[in-house]
Amino acid sequence: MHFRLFPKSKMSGGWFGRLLHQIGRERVKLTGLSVFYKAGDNGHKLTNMSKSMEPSGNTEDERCLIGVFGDSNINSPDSTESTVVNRCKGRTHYFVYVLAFFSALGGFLFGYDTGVVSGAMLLLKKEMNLSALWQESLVSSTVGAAALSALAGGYLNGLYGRRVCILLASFIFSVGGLVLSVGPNKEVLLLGRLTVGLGIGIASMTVPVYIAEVSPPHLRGQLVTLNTLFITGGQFIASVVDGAFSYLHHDGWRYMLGLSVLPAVLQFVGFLFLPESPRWLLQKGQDQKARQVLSQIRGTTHVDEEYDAIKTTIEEEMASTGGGPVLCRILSSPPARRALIVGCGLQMIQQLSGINTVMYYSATILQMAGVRDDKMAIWLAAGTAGTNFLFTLVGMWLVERVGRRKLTLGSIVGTALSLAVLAIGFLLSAQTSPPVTLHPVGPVLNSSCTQYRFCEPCMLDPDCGFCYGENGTSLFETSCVPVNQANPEEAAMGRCSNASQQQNSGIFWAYNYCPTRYSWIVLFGLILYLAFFAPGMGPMPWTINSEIYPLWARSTGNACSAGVNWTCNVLVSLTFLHVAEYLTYYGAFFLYSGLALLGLVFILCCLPETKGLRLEDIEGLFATQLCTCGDAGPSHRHYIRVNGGNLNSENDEDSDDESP
Ligand SMILES: O[C@H]1[C@H](O)[C@@H](O)[C@H](O)[C@@H](O)[C@H]1O
Repeated sequence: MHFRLFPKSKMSGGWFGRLLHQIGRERVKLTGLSVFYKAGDNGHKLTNMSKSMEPSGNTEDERCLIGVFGDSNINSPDSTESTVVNRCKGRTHYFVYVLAFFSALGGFLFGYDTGVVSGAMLLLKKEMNLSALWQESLVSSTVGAAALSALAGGYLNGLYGRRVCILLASFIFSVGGLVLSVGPNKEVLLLGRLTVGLGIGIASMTVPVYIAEVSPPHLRGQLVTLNTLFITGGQFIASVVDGAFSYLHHDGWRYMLGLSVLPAVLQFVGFLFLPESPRWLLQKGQDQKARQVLSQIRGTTHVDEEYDAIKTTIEEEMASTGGGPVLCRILSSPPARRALIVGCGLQMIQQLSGINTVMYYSATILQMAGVRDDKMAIWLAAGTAGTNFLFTLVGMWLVERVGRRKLTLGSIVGTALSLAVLAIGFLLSAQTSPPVTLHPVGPVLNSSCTQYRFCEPCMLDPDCGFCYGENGTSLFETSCVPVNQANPEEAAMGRCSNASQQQNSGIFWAYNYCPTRYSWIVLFGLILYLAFFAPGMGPMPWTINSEIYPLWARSTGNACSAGVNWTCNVLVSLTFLHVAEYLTYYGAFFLYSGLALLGLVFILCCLPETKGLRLEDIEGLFATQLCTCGDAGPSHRHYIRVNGGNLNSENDEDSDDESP
């Protein structure tokens, strides 16, 4: 809840106001950042204010009220509850939704381009005869390029602004999509995938920042989460497109990869007409333009208070932060450093809790559950992506209701538990792993595969697969044989060496799974995982990162945390199969579950609540040490902004107590 304690005229006039103002300034000098006033839970500091002004419940209007109190003048005649709420509603001008939609197309492209490649690869590898190395390069080049360009995006954002970066990203997406759709050979395709990766990196760090900077406080969480909704939506549409074009054996992949040009061009054209972030404009001294844009976005010319608050913060920041590279300044400023630790930590936890292996592995999990038809598996994988999308929608609904902290905490607890369920499913499957009953001999079979006595170690060896006959629920004539390196869907020789014949003969080839009666536990774990991960751990790291840095550190902070996200993404996806080889699948999922539990401790200790606060006010949440274990619960704190400086009652108990 925000209140301006005194109108500006009083602040500059009375001795008490001058004193407060001075204390605020001193604090700014001391901490390098604004300091906050924290009112008691019962609001006793606010006794001279109308009780009706204190939001007590959880309705839409009250949440809105909290956001707008931040810049309302309680002594002004128009500060009654209804006026403020109306103002709040009036401020949610439709234009901000237009901005959020066009920006979030960047998220859609991020999701589409990372999601579409698996389906495209099924066709590509046959048509271009791709080796395993080429397949891996085409998939991971994009994620690697995204990691690098996310880091570079911080510099570009600071220098050229959010709008130019979004235009650049959509231009790069369009070029990349075109190259991919006409690529005559694998080298050109690699170039296309790298290009698309550059676009993804820039978009992934810029879009959340832009949306956060143009949104009013009461809608910011929802609108930034819209970006992750578009990411998961992009992944879902990509899997549907994969399914639809998988029937087109010749050139189907060109449509899959090339279709991304459409949203990219739409975003590029849209952003030619959309404005720059008013906060960035103010930072660059383009005051007139900033005011004009702010009015345009809010749909009113009454933007003085918001404009003043942003400007004051920027002036304070300029006075209190020194020169030198921004990253060095972040590292030497304790509050900004703490924000960076929280931001990067969240992104790391998101990836280390295994979302992309679960998504990537979903097709195999479904095969384990008895789905053997390839086409069916593709459509069911689309179902997994759809579930991820639907539960992100739940997150968007919850974010302004329960707040970021509770949502993230609930999500990580559920994520850790469902990873444990997945692990238990794999453990039971491993313990009841079917034995190998046939041990064929021959020159090609002179490999390590023939030594395995059970399916489990056979399946974990990347060179081998399990060939078996099935009669109802019982297995017969089971063998462990080498895989056809050019096509893992069949064995190098013997009964399972012809993929098309297998289906009708009752003989099955399991390359990366073992037939098991416990597949339902794994399937249940997968759905549970998505239901818990998608509303919180999926979107919150992006949303929270867009809010926690002061303006001077926002581009660099987001670039670093997005870089951490992409680097951990590459790390987890590249190591998953090796981890599974050494620890087995259940070991790998127990490991991810353990990492998620560590993440829970980190979040519990370090993540403050940012719901409803203005961006300019959030930096104060990091003014004190991290790991205070939610000290007094951030949700109970009320911050009061005093003439651009923010006072914290914890250290200032008697300075401005307004109670009689
Ligand atoms: O927030 C997103 C989302 O959860 C996606 O499904 C996932 O693939 C990304 O890696 C993640 O950053």
